[in-house]
Amino acid sequence: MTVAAVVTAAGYGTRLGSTLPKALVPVAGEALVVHAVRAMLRVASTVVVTAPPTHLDAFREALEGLDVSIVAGGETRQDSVRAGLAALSLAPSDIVMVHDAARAFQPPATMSAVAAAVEAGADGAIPVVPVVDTLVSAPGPDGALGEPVDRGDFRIVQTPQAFRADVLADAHARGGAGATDDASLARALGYRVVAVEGHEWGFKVTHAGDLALAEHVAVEWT
Ligand SMILES: Nc1ccn([C@@H]2O[C@H](COP(=O)(O)OP(=O)(O)OP(=O)(O)O)[C@@H](O)[C@H]2O)c(=O)n1
Ligand SMILES: C[C@](O)(CO)[C@H](O)COP(=O)(O)O
Repeated sequence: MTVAAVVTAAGYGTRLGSTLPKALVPVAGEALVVHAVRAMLRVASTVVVTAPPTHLDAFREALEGLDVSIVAGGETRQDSVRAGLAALSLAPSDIVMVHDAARAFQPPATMSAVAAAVEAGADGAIPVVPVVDTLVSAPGPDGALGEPVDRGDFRIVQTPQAFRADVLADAHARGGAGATDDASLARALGYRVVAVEGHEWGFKVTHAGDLALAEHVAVEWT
């Protein structure tokens, strides 16, 4: 089984509020993208990283010594995934994963699990975790509390998301704009995307407070 990966790292992380692009922000002494790529190289034989066009040299420096290609990402995550896919040479039946550098501490076991689900016959596979909080619908304009929603009906989506290469290429060729992840594109076209168990360490560094958790997890992570 050939497994390749695109690690998306071309976002600037506006919600994080750092002067550096988010993937270059150090956690436990190394950039987030380095943690993410090192884990991915345990599972994928070819890895392409999308970087902000303004910071290609900084990414080359950060990733020096790791066996990856670096390409300029696009305006949106979808554009970046397409740029990463264009840099890979894939057979239709190969497996390709798309992973956020911002989810730098997703354990390799989760990566292997999504790849294995595709190898077993799914068109795509993504890690999900249960919702741990009580949920309600958004309040109305008057601020009145929305209806309670059964949290058991929902899951939180993580990465890496794995696909047969022809499926992901088709999803990005024909999929609409606005999807926040690759699975939504594939599913909208009728492909069978399955859910596998994600991991709490697969959380996304989005806001500044997430960095404290990342520092903690980085110490535990092996
Ligand atoms: N044009 C983009 C936008 C995002 N990403 C990557 O997609 C992942 C998930 O995106 P998100 O966490 O939403 O990152 P940002 O877009 O950087 O964050 P923000 O929305 O706060 O600016 C990140 O690893 C990010 O680097 C990308 O490769 N190209
Ligand atoms: C693919 C993804 O990680 C799904 O959670 C995606 O990057 C999410 O981006 P978001 O818009 O910040 O949820």
